[in-house]
Amino acid sequence: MDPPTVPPVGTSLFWFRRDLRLDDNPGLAAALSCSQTVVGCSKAARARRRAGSRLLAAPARIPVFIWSPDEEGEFQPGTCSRWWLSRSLAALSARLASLGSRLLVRRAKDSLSGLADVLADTGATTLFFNQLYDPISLVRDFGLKQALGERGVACWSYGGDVLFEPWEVMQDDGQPFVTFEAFWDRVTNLGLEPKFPLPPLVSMPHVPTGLPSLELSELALLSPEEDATSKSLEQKWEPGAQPSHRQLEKFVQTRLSNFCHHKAQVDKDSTSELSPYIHYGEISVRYIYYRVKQEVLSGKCGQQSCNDFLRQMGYREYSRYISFHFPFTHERAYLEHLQACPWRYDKNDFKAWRLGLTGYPMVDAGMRQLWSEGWQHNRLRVVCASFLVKNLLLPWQWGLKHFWRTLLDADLECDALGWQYISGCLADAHPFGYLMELEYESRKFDASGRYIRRWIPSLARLPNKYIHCPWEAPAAILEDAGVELGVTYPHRVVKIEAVRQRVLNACNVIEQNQRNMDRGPFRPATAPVPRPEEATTMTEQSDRATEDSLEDDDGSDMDESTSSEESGVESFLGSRNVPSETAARTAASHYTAAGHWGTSSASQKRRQSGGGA
Ligand SMILES: Cc1cc2nc3c(=O)[nH]c(=O)nc-3n(C[C@H](O)[C@H](O)[C@H](O)COP(=O)(O)OP(=O)(O)OC[C@H]3O[C@@H](n4cnc5c(N)ncnc54)[C@H](O)[C@@H]3O)c2cc1C
Repeated sequence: MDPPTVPPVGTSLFWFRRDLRLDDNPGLAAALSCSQTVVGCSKAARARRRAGSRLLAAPARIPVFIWSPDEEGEFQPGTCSRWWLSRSLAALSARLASLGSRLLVRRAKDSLSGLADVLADTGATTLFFNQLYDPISLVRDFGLKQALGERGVACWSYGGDVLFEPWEVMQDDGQPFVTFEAFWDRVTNLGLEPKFPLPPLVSMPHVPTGLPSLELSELALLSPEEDATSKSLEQKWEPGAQPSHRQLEKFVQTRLSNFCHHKAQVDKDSTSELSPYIHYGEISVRYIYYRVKQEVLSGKCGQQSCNDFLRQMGYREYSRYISFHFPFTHERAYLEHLQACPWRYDKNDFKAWRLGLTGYPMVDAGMRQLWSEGWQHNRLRVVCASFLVKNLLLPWQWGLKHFWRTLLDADLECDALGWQYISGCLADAHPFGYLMELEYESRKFDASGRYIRRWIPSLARLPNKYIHCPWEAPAAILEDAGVELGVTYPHRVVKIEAVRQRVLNACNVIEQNQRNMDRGPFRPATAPVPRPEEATTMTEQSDRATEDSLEDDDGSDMDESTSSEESGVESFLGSRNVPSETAARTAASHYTAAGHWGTSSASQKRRQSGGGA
């Protein structure tokens, strides 16, 4: 992807978000590479520059981080995620200092007011940042670009979070793909490689010392109690860009070549464990892509393992894609008829699941690890999520929220994709009636019972034959193992016969709702917007986006938001304050419209030739 050519600018800010790295950071690189000559611009910008010149002797490049959790609405990061962020910011700040720069840190009600303060303090006239694709960020960034544009601040955003932008991989008819296979097939046959990573930075411009900034400790990312109880995370994890590269190397050297055989094993270190690093952007996905490919080219890793690993990365890519084109999937089923599911809303069962007290060892071990370490292997996420949705018939949104609050790598797009798949809500998911064989999964992926023994010590003395199903163990064996069901380990919250009946009933209700309707998706994708002929000013772009939003809002189904499913979730989890789907679609169409805000030359050519991706 060719970055847009930025006209010469005076003092500029680079806004760090989920891209806490200096290497292969396109937005940062653009901020550093554009010339510092001051050119003619609006009256407001000239006034801003004059104010800044009182503070700064020369135009500067200022890295800034704004902590404004309130604007994330109900998706404020949980304790483990904030623990990671606090350590990652410390690492970033130290790295910037070692290269001659300084991270300006602010706390604010929202990003706009935080940035406005820094802009006022520095007289900066330009803001650079990398794009995010979850609906909350889409709406915020769109509003922010408009508001700052009106104040004469130019905003430039770049694609630094994905291999290809979501609007670059489209079907021939211009609509987004709705199955992973078709999406990934197109990505791998685009005839284009992702852009090669940018070279590492060796120095950064000086940031004047007089500019006010909070100490990282003053941000209070964690309360003292949270900080104290998160100490154990330090034993396993080391956040930061440099550790992320070490982790990648460790994976490439020791696990990658066997990835195709071992990736689903939960009782050993089988996967990369890179997800928290990737979530906070400490390592670039393009760098990972090329590093893994290099192993194949050098003959150190087979093609199958490489393909399998990149496919996992492809799921992450797809999560951004789905979130961008269908910006409601963190809340509602993609296949609309699934919204008719007669959920049970049983808080006691939800509690048993959260605490790892369901009586199913694999599920309980997984949930205890999640609570303790903020981490689970993908297979365990699948097993635990499936148990909540199918066995307990509890709404998947409850599970999504719990994962969001507890995971170290909590990532709204990946979380939503995972839960939509498990719940049969996607076009290529198993149908809702599909039930996972829990005992079979447990024996297959934790054959020795090592994982269960680690997380449920009270079952440790059970022989392998019964560790996956203690309810089948004869009384004498339970006694020998010191297990007293209902006392040292719970009875099953629900038996499999009851589960089958529940799921069957639910399928009947869902099917009735589906009758006489074509198969989904029933919501339109992001409307394709013609690319403007040439780059436009900030205000012109805002105007166009507003018009687009009116066209986009067909007034049909966008606002019919209250299903039985949602009202149940709301009553349990409190009111929603996430942006509306319409607002997210407007913001998304703005990206597709704004050709020079990250649209690649390749996709431009494709669009000009009238073809799909
Ligand atoms: C219900 C559910 C919820 C999930 N929630 C999250 C979440 O909040 N954050 C998160 O990062 N992942 C989530 N995942 C995806 C996946 O479980 C994790 O990314 C993976 O377990 C991380 O381990 P790893 O880094 O060792 O993965 P590896 O297998 O080494 O894969 C490498 C990278 O590919 C990406 N990836 C792998 N599998 C998936 C997948 N199924 N979906 C999307 N991306 C994937 C991740 O960035 C991962 O770091 C969820 C999956 C499910 C089923």
